Amino acid sequence: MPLPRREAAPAKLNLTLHVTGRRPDGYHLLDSLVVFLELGDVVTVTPGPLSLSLTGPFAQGLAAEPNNLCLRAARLAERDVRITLEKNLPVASGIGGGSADAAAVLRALDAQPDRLETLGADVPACLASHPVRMQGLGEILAPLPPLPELHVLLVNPGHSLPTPDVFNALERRDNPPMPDRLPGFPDTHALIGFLQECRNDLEAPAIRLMPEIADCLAAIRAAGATLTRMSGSGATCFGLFTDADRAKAARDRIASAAPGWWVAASGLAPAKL
Ligand SMILES: C[C@](O)(CO)[C@H](O)COP(=O)(O)OP(=O)(O)OC[C@H]1O[C@@H](n2ccc(N)nc2=O)[C@H](O)[C@@H]1O
Ligand SMILES: Nc1ncnc2c1ncn2[C@@H]1O[C@H](COP(=O)(O)OP(=O)(O)OP(=O)(O)O)[C@@H](O)[C@H]1O
Repeated sequence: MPLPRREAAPAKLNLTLHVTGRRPDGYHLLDSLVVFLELGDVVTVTPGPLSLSLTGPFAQGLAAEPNNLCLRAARLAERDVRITLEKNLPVASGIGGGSADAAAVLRALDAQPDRLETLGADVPACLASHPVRMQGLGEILAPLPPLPELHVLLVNPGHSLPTPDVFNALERRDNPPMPDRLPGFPDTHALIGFLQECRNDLEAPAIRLMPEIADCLAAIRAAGATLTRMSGSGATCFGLFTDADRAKAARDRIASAAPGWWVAASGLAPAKL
């Protein structure tokens, strides 16, 4: 497709995140159910030279970043393009913002360069941006069957949490994976029932590093979520609701009680971007 092109960069949500081992090079083996949200950043790509402009509520957090993942993605694809990034997602927050942005640039360029994963473990999943089971370091992807409707509340305590610190703080690195064969998810009740049997193994170490994460989880639980968990390496936490109005009411309640927190409500991204 010709440029200019505007591409959504949907937020990534780890509904589960089991850490099942560690390789000699220090990278961890994962088993994770990953979905994507309507909410996200937006990248616009126009013909070159290579440059990046930042807009949006979290642009400031990236102003000092010399090697933005959008630019790294364009360089990997060997394309000189002007990129505008509308940064709506908090930076280093466990919902894949940088990986989603890099993947959106590659989609806009119709590029699938080799060594994609060098941009970030989540980039292959973000390139697909549909629900997947993600294993290995993030490169083994199996599509999930169509999922029932989910309404997601996101709460971030307003501070970034670097991913390596959280992996380093893990006490156990050989936790059990999800079952080999996943059950069907005919409705939201069945999906949430399955998720309740699963975990995010990075949640406990992240809380040790940033105790405010436990306050976010408690607030989401008190607001009536059916399932409450942290995404990725944090610090963003999520609650699942069975209807959009309840998720929005919870968002409004938490936002007014904790003005320093970032709070949002979202549905899942459409099946085909
Ligand atoms: C935790 C997740 O968010 C789950 O979706 C991702 O695996 C992290 O993905 P990402 O932010 O794209 O991560 P990267 O930028 O590739 O890696 C950041 C750091 O996280 C640690 N890391 C990441 C992925 C992985 N499978 N094992 C790791 O140990 C490494 O210390 C690495 O240096
Ligand atoms: N476009 C970008 N958006 C966000 N972070 C970026 C970007 N480009 C580079 N970075 C750097 O990457 C780091 C990780 O940011 P990102 O928002 O992707 O983390 P995350 O949400 O924790 O991701 P994940 O869930 O994949 O671990 C940041 O500390 C930031 O310095």
